[in-house]
Amino acid sequence: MNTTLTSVIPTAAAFPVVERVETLLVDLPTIRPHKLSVATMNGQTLMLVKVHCSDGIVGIGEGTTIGGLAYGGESPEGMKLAVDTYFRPLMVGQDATAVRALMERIGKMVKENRFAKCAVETALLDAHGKRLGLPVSELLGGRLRNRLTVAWTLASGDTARDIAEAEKMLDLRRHKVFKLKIGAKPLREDIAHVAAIKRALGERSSVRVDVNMAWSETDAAYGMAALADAGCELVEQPVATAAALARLVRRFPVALMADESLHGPESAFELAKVSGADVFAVKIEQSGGLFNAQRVAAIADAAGVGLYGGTMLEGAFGTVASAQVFSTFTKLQWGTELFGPLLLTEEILTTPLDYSDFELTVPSGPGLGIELDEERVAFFTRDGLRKTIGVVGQGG
Ligand SMILES: O=C(O)C[C@H]1C=CC(=O)O1
Ligand SMILES: [Mn+2]
Repeated sequence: MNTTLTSVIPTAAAFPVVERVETLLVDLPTIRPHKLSVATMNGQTLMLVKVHCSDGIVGIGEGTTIGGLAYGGESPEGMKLAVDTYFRPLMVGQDATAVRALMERIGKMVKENRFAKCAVETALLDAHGKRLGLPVSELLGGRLRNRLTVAWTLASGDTARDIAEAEKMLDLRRHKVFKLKIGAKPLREDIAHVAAIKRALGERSSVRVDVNMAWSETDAAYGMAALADAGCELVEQPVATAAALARLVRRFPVALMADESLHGPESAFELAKVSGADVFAVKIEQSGGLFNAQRVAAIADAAGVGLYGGTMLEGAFGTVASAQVFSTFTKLQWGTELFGPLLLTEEILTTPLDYSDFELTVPSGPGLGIELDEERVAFFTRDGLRKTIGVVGQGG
């Protein structure tokens, strides 16, 4: 037994300590296939982390990715393994109120694993906010807004279906900004798809595209000019490298946004140095946590780069953690795309999030300000109740 560790867990400790770290994989179906150039998703897997503290408080965080390992180096299963095997021993017995210090401790021993770090940091901040009776945004310096505009992604793979979906979202007053996933089909077909959707929606909507790095630089030069003509107002990560982004930016009358090129503050700084984008899509997982997402935003601001609140198609916990951070950004010129929970068929909160009038309300209760519906989650937990009663799993 590790005496150093046990010696800091006396019952009368001056501060609450982390007692237990629990992880679970929750497999949820999507409302329709979600088609990106890198993968088609029929479901999403949430890796939930619960941090149990000695004062009885439990904080919850979430890690997700897109299409298993198709989008990046971390999968939900890999995150669970990393937290169970490598994070947990570094956390148990440590002061649960010193979130930054504990994340520094983890950072010394865990080099990469930005998504897993984000999940754990979220759980620690949720717990600490609950302890202090403050929303996570207040632990991050305080919010500047309570509501965030939310874009919707049209990614059914079918133009008519996408238009019908957009019309429905407009009628419901849920979204009026649409991001179209392109890059899987031939270039001209993709341009025709975007132009048809913009024609149908007209000035009622803002139409943007995400190519998820699928184009060559030559494709992108043609594509960005054609997209600008079609009335598209933003092109997200058409090519893979920062150098290629820098060669494309401001050559066409359409804004260029970086997503996959951003892996936290250092990459944000490098990209800002070469003026590689007009806008940064800030994601808490890609950034390596909530504090790092704020650093990315600060770099963008200082460099005159616009800000957009991105998503890794997180469920409610990752989405609200993102919302808490984005609410603190000085500027958020391009809004957010925090629609992840709406892409899933199942509600996992006791009280659903408020999506109304094209915006999401940032919860204002202590911590993340949301509560997990434990019964629902037990049903969808991998190898849990659903498997016991023989329902087929969906996976990411
Ligand atoms: O931005 C991405 O690449 C990932 C994600 C965000 C919205 C969506 O539909 O996919
Ligand atoms: Mn993207």
